[in-house]
This record gives sequence, C-alpha cells and structure tokens, in this order.
Amino acid sequence: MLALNTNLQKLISIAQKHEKMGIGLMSGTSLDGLDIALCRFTGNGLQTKFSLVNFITIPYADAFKKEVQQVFARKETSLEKVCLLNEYIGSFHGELVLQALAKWHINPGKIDFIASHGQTIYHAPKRLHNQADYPNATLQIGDGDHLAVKTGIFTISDFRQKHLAAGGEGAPLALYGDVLLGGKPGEDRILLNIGGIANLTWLPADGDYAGIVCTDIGPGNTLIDAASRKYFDKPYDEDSKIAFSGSVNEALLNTLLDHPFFAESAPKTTGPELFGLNYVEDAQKRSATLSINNADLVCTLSAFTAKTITDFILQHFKADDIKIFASGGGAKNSYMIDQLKKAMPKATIAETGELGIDPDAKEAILFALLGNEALSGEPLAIGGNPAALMGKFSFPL
Ligand SMILES: Nc1ncnc2c1ncn2[C@@H]1O[C@H](COP(=O)(O)OP(=O)(O)OP(=O)(O)O)[C@@H](O)[C@H]1O
Ligand SMILES: CC(=O)N[C@H]1[C@@H]2OC[C@@H](O2)[C@@H](O)[C@@H]1O[C@H](C)C(=O)O
Repeated sequence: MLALNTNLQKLISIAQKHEKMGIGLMSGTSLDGLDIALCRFTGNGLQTKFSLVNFITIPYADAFKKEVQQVFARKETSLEKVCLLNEYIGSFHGELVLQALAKWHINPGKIDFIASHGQTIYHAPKRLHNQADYPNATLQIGDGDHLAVKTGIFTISDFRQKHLAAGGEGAPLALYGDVLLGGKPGEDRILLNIGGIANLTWLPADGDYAGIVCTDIGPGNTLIDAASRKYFDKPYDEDSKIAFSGSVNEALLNTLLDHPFFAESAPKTTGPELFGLNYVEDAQKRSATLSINNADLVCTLSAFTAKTITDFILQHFKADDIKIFASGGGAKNSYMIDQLKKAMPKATIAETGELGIDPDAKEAILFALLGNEALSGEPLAIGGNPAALMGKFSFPL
C-alpha cells in the first residue's frame, strides 16, 4: 500500500488534534469589510468548546467595494470581472489574514485551519429564479486555493454548495453553530442576526431538534444602507440618526410589506437580488410616494425592516417572555431595536455577547465552527435541514 502524501498526513494529524486553532472569515452582504475571528476549539458536535482568541474587522476600501458592486446581486454583469474577482478576493483575503496575524504577533504556523465563507455575489434559490429546470443556486467567490497558498494555512471554503447539493437553499448556515453554541435546555431562545439580510434561529426550550427553525426573514440593513448611500452619500445610517430625523410613511410601509416572500413558510432564503433599491422604487410607484423626502424614506425602510422581523416572530413563536439575542451590525441600529421592543414589550432583547459570542464576530465564529466540524465532526440532522458536513479542502502546496 502506498503511503499517504504529505498533505493528507498533515490533514489527518490536524483533524485528530484535541485542540485546534481555526480562523473564520466572513465577508457579508453589507460589503463593509472582512471579519476575521481566531478561535480555539476543543471537541466537536455537541461537545464543542470554543473561545474567541482574537477578532478584527478589516474595512474594505471604497475602490474595492465599487469593484465588487459591479457584479454583486446583478442579474447581468461582466463575466470577466467575476472571473478576475474570484482569484483576486481569494488572494486579498489571504493577505488580510496575514496582516491580522502580524498585528496579533501570531505565527501563521500556529494556525491549524482557515474556514472561509468568501463573498456572496449572487443568491438564487428557486423561489427567486423561478426556472423549473434549475435547482437552488448560490455563488460565493474568493478561491480557497489562493488563501491556502498565500498564507501557508490549510483552508476550508465554499461551504454553501454542499448544503445545496443535500437539498437546502445554501443558507442560512448559522443553524449549525447556533444549535451547538446558543441553545439552553429549559429556555426558549431566538438568535437574531441583523446583517445585510436578517435571519434567526429559534431554539425551543425542550431542546427537540425537530422543532428548531432557522431561516432568513427579509431585509436587514441592506435597504437602509442602499438608501443612505444613494441619498445621503453615507455607507449606512450611523446610530439611526437619519431614521430618527424622519417619519414613517404608512402608505409606502404597507406597500413594502406586500410581497409573497413574507408569507412563504420557513425555512426560506433571500438576498439583495430581491430586496434592493428597485424593490423600493417599485413600491414607491405603487403607493404614489415617489416624492417623499429622503429622511422619511430611510425612516420608512427602517420601520419596514423592523416590522418584518417582529411580524415573523409574533406569527411563529410565543413572544411573551421570549429571550432574543441579537447580533450583526443591525443590532446597533437603535431605531430598529426600539421598534422591536415596542412591538414585543414582554420579550427580553439582549446581544449574543451575553452567551459568550461577540455579536460582531458571530458569523465569522460560525464559519470557524463549520471548519472544525468539517475536520472532525459528523453530519448533524436538525429538523428538515440537510445533515451534511460542508466545505472544500485546499492545501498550501
Ligand atoms: N452604529 C451603527 N448604527 C446603525 N447601523 C449600523 C451601525 N454599525 C453597523 N451598522 C449596520 O450594520 C451593517 C454591517 O452589518 P454586518 O457586518 O452584520 O453585515 P454583513 O455581515 O455584511 O451581513 P450578512 O449577515 O447579511 O452577510 C452596516 O452596513 C450598517 O447597516
Ligand atoms: C447567500 C448568503 O450569503 N446568505 C447570507 C446572507 O446574510 C444573512 C443571510 O443572508 C444568511 O442567509 C446568509 O449568511 C449567514 C451567515 C448564514 O448562512 O447563516
């Protein structure tokens, strides 16, 4: 019998280590920057113990954002640009990992693996593309081989494809980490992430995996960010200053809420492909509100986003004394959090920090955890979600 080659030998020795140092990378739909979470793991599955050793978000320069925006969530774009960005982002993310490690005075040789989400550029579940002969689809770019070669660190990437292949929509993958890190027997909990798109995981008190729900809800910050960019030349509505300066236009709000996605049963996924400025302009036309002022528009979009979240929670779970743990940049949007508190006065709304999960780092931690599972876990069956180990392996050489 031939011996295993060096890559496979090394991979097996990493998989068998009791304690692993893994870096999770998340570049979300908000395109604000690369989240880098260095985690220490012991065990796997329900025995997983993790600690966050270091975390940084390295903001993207405007020039880079503009490049990605040329292809992001666009039905038609330059295929050449997609091809170039796939390589560029892999290599660029590798450089950012090296920068973070240098800042933390950590030798790359001490890291066992990188788990990289990549950059979503198009998300097309069947419910969106509506083409009977095509399956659910999603595309993340930033090739893992570039990360592995640039950093010398074994890399796991492209997690969403296995989820699709096993029957899912490719998202939300938060489910697996939320269940392993966020559940508490005897307590109904919602882990709510308000990123570009808002999603949640419902963890019932009885701990029954069949009752767990993890789904996208609708827009998170994406519409507020887009309107802030277009009408105020600001990347987002910092501390909700614009929303607080405007008022809600009820006609527009009701028209925005009038979309079949909100009535579809969970789990379901969406993205800026549907919830973009075109969606808003169309609703403005339908409600004859094209001439409302810009602050009222941002305020109405913030109210819309908050209402889709509260409507979903109130319709699906008993929200009386429920505990909600929020994460993502939208948890800092005080206008939206105020709306959530008003609509669900008996619920407790805290941040995932109370669970020992830094709310800004949460998604990057979840990908590090998926990497840990890919190495030493077993597929986890939760409700009707695909039981699959996700991620593709890339070796430095
Ligand atoms: N102080 C603040 N006030 C209001 N909004 C904020 C604040 N800080 C961050 N945000 C919002 O959070 C966004 C970034 O959120 P986050 O990093 O969670 O998104 P993401 O990871 O790209 O999203 P996704 O989970 O959809 O992939 C910003 O674009 C902004 O809308
Ligand atoms: C296709 C894609 O990138 N989806 C993201 C996006 O951002 C939030 C929401 O939409 C979620 O479904 C998902 O990310 C998180 C990390 C997830 O998979 O759980």
